[in-house]
Amino acid sequence: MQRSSFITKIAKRTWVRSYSTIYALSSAPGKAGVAVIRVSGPQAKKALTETVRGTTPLEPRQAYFRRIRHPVTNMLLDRGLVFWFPGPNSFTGEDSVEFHVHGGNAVVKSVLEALGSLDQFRLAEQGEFSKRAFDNDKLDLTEIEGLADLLNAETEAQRQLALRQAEGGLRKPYEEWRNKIIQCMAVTEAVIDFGEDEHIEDGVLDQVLDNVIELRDAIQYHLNDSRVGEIVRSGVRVAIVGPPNAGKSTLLNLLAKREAAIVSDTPGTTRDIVEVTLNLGGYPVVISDTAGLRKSNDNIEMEGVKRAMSRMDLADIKICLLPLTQNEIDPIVQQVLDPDTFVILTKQDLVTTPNCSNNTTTLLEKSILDQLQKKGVQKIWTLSCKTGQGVDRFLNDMIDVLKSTFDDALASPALITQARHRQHLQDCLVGLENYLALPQDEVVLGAEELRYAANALGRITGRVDVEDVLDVLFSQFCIGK
Ligand SMILES: Nc1nc2c(ncn2[C@@H]2O[C@H](COP(=O)(O)OP(=O)(O)OP(=O)(O)O)[C@@H](O)[C@H]2O)c(=O)[nH]1
Ligand SMILES: [Mg+2]
Repeated sequence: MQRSSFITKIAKRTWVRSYSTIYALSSAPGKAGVAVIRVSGPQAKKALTETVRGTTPLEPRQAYFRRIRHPVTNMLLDRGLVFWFPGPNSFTGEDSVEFHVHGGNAVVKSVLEALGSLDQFRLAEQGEFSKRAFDNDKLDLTEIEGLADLLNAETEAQRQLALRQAEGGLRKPYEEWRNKIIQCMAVTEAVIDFGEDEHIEDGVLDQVLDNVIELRDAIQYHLNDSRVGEIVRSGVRVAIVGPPNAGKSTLLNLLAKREAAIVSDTPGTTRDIVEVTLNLGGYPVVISDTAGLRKSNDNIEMEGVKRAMSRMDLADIKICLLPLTQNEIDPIVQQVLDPDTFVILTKQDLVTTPNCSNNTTTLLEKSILDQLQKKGVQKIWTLSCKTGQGVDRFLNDMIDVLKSTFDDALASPALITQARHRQHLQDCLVGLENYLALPQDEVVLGAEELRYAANALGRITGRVDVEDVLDVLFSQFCIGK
């Protein structure tokens, strides 16, 4: 550890010890069956002894049903469960207490007020319990990020991903890699200090070289993950594109089950991006409806087309909607078709009439299919948003696509979930590659490159100074977590 950061850590620890005792409602605010109030800090035990008086000492981590009284007035506030978690075996690593009381607003308010009357007790700030857990080395930065993601998880895939990270899925490999780099650094430093000495075994630098190659390969493999973790964390981005009046906004509304976008039979209705988040088979999907693609003299409409194009470039999946009522695909729409495009042939109800020969359908469809084939498009569905025909089949196929794309990758214990991780891993690789590019006798420069690589990994887990990340991270938490 660098000296300055070591001193910062010592200062931080001293500050940690002189913390005041914090308390907060940890369950969601509002009426509920049960409310959980948490207390953490050096005086936490007082929260018990002053409010739950005259009882035998409470065993750690056991639930006790007790009367809870105001420490000053002795007024009965509620009856509920109390828990005592002596540090360091608590979430924050400090002495902690929990009250599980009736979840009425007045009950919660009275208990919080009672705690506030105790000397050196104060209401917790946003994310302060988690920050204390981090300061006391109970959790590293990736675990805290996992915890924040777990609180925000909306779908099954997000829950699984976040839980694995909160349980150390990323911390373990990153710490292991960092320790290996530090070991290599130690050997290199020893060669710098005692290079001429007979105590240094021959071939130690060869061993370092082998280790660095192994580490570089492992990190490269880890980075080569098609961004599965990041995509699942923030949602699979799907863009719906196509000619004006194709029914793009109608499809979006159908999937969202609400009138998210304006629908009209005037071509060029949608100008801006309309975004809707869905849960498809446990996967979070962010679907964007876009302006119809066509050439126009209207500047506002052309701006819409520009936005549609750039949204399409950012998308993980591009869906092009083509109405079966037109047998020519406009050249501007043709441009966006490629073998990865999902194509929906829509308005099927307008070209198929019951008890009628469907030759017309076949001819229209055939003409479009020929044009799609030329573009190498393979995934094609036919449906009607008006009758709903074909919509379920399309949705089930989409879920299958998501499962086959992400399920295997998601089973991996360690997946990068944030751009921050990727950036630091790439920095680490630069250090390792630079080390490998040096002549073996350049030990001083080599040690410097290894230090750079180790620090890059340390920044992911928070083992080196990351104050800038901390403020952003803890502000995502609610008060009481
Ligand atoms: N019959 C029939 N009409 C449809 C279908 N889907 C959409 N429509 C109608 O087609 C018209 C255009 O629909 P929109 O959803 O606004 O089309 P859009 O692609 O968003 O159009 P722009 O925003 O102008 O690019 C509306 O009158 C819809 O009711 C369908 O499957 N069958
Ligand atoms: Mg529209």
